[in-house]
Amino acid sequence: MSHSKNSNFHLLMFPWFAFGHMTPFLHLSNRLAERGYSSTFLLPIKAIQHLQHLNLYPHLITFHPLAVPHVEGLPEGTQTASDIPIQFTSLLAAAMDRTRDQVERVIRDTKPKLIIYDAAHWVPEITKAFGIKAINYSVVSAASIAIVLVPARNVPKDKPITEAELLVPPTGYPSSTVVLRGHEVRSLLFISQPFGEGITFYERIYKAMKESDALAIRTCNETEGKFCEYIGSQYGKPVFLTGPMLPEPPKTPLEDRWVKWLSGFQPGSVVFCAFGSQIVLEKNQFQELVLGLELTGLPFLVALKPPMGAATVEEALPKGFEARVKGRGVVWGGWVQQLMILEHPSVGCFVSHCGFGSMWESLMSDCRAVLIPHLGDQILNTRFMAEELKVAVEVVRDEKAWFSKEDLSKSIKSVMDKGSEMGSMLKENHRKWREMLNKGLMTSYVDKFIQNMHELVN
Ligand SMILES: O=c1ccn([C@@H]2O[C@H](COP(=O)(O)OP(=O)(O)O[C@H]3OC[C@@H](O)[C@H](O)[C@H]3O)[C@@H](O)[C@H]2O)c(=O)[nH]1
Repeated sequence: MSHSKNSNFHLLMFPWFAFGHMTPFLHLSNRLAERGYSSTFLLPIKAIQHLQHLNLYPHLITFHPLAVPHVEGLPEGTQTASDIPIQFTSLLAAAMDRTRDQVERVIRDTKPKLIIYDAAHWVPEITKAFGIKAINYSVVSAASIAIVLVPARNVPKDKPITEAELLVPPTGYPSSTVVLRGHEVRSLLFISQPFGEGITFYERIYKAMKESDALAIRTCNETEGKFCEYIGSQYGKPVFLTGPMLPEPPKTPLEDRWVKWLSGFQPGSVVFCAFGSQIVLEKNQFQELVLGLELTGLPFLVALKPPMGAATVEEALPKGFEARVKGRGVVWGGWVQQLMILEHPSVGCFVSHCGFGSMWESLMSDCRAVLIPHLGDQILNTRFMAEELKVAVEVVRDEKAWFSKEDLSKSIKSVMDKGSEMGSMLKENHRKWREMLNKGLMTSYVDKFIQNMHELVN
């Protein structure tokens, strides 16, 4: 499709003020710009400088700065979720709500054909008045929406939801395995807590979805079709899928130090472990993790933040550990290029927390997957990978959420040992999924999404 053909179709993008939301919205803008669609992208002023380099079509994607108003109690200068500890997020939502006048002005000035938004539940009130369509775009897995954010969930209006209530999936929920068990539901209690002034998280997202003209989800039919169907039927809305909206692979090559280190090992023999951008382990669990890797006898590279109370990873390592694993194990306290490491021929196993990004990177890679999830959506992603797709193993945790070095080592060995039945089964399933979820399929999702947008506005 040529640029000129789509130049009348202007979009407005308005993601929640957190990088985990702004970034996939921007990937979507990029994919649409690739086909000639222009967009105005609403962002807190400070976020613009961080995202500029990800705007691949600056002549078509215009960043529009929003001044984030100060809300009492919110630390001075807060603009995005990464500026604040999690307990302040409700105040940031209140601040987002107070940008409504600015958003309305942009709509009046730019006259978009449609708006793609997520957490600002009041967007449809504006779009209805202007006769513009609004698509609510969820950037987390469909399963994590389907289990908590549907009308059948019946969140009590006048009191907080309980763990017992959360343990029961909503009526009609389409899976008996992609569920939270026991203490795991605690990470969902937040849904009935305030998220903005006078509104809970559940009420906000429910309204944002219910009042939209269509729902969009960052997933594929092949993997999460039944969850998407369920969400659509719960809300009585069309559901458009964008595919996982992964970033373009970076053009910078893997750092030399890792190229050198990794090339000292046999193909497929190294275990790589990383837990995303947020997780900080308790010190004793951090030690158990590295000891578990030591126990496997395999070469390993761990990239984790220093655990709680430690300034560096080195000071938190168990006694004698460094000397014992010298030459075959590295624990690194900084950022590494995960995608490139997963692609390195020496790397054969990925131990991850199964955050949304890591889940897809793991699925698309050739590495065996061992999963240790920490929070709600990571746990659901893990169950999905281990029990629905059957491409990964989940490390056992006890009732106190503790995993032992023995169990970790056992899980890694069960997928890495040559001749392991479990390993061969997962490998074969993984191969099938990797082949199916290819680049062509991802492109077809963008094409279909564009068709859906056109049908919606016509
Ligand atoms: O050292 C690192 C660590 C991570 N990464 C990259 O950082 C990204 C991490 O994203 P993930 O979605 O996996 O994990 P995060 O924990 O950062 O995400 C957060 O948002 C997505 C949710 O599913 C998670 O629950 C939440 O924690 C991946 O693309 C990964 O390749 C690195 O490149 N290097």
